[in-house]
Amino acid sequence: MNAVISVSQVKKGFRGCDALRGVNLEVPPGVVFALLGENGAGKTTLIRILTGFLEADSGEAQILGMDCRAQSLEIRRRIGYVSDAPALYDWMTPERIGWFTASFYPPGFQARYEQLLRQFEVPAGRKIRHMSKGQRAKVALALAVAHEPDLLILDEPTSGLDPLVRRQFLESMVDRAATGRTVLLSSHQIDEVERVADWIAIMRDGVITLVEPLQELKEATQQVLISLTDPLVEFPMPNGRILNQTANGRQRQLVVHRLDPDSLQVLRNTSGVQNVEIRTPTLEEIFIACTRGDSQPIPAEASTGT
Ligand SMILES: Nc1ncnc2c1ncn2[C@@H]1O[C@H](COP(=O)(O)OP(=O)(O)OP(=O)(O)O)[C@@H](O)[C@H]1O
Repeated sequence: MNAVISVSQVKKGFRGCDALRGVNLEVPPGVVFALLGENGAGKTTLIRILTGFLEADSGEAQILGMDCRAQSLEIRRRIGYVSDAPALYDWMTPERIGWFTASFYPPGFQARYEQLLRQFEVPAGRKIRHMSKGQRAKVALALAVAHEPDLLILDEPTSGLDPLVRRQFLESMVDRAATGRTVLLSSHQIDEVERVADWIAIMRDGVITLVEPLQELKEATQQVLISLTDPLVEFPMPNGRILNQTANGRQRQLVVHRLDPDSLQVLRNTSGVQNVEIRTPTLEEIFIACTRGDSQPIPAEASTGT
């Protein structure tokens, strides 16, 4: 199946800052794909390159088979995008904005937009400047999806929204993925991502350090709790990708992706190793291990979602 988003070795620097240091990413169709990362990891920069608002210094980025640099206008017609701070003309009413925006899209836009406003219970005749943050976010979402895009890109869509509005947003995303459309969602909200995402990519310091279907990621990642007889005991590291390791006296804690069971047995039989326990980490613990630990960027050929 063709990837909806395909990014290869994308780099972007600003003065004194390497925001993206070689991003590789493939997003398959029909999924809710979450891009997670701490502040400054590079999520917005990547999204701005995908949507044609920024040019990469090097590398290739494609959406729906089109080049993000050369075909950005066509891409913007085909996708929906809600930024972390949607810009709406605040002297207009949602009704007026819908009428104005409809002129850029094929027939049918306005009817679908008005139907979405009713569904979101937005007061369509009130000026944007008199609306709450949640109401504005709903207008931005209705504008972004009324042309029925194949790909919807949302940058921190629920920050600052109340739980009810957040739930409406999230449910509408899952509904979209269920109809074969794709949603790329950037977020810090691990709990809500865990409820809606099919795929997870974790970004750190301008690179993707982990990308996998959420369910597989949870099944393939384990916490190894090791008790030693003495803090100075040396032991063989189990095989697998060590995402993070911490030490506290005689205790060691590892977060390991694709842990090899044979090497765990070797660890258990090592003299000075008193006890080895295995736990399943939460997504939040995996995220923290990836963003605070010493996990390295994944190789390009492994960062594929197709
Ligand atoms: N226009 C710019 N000029 C200079 N530096 C920038 C610019 N835009 C982004 N950066 C820097 O690039 C890095 C990545 O920023 P980016 O906004 O992509 O991160 P993010 O993951 O979206 O963060 P957040 O979750 O806080 O929104 C940061 O160090 C940021 O300061």
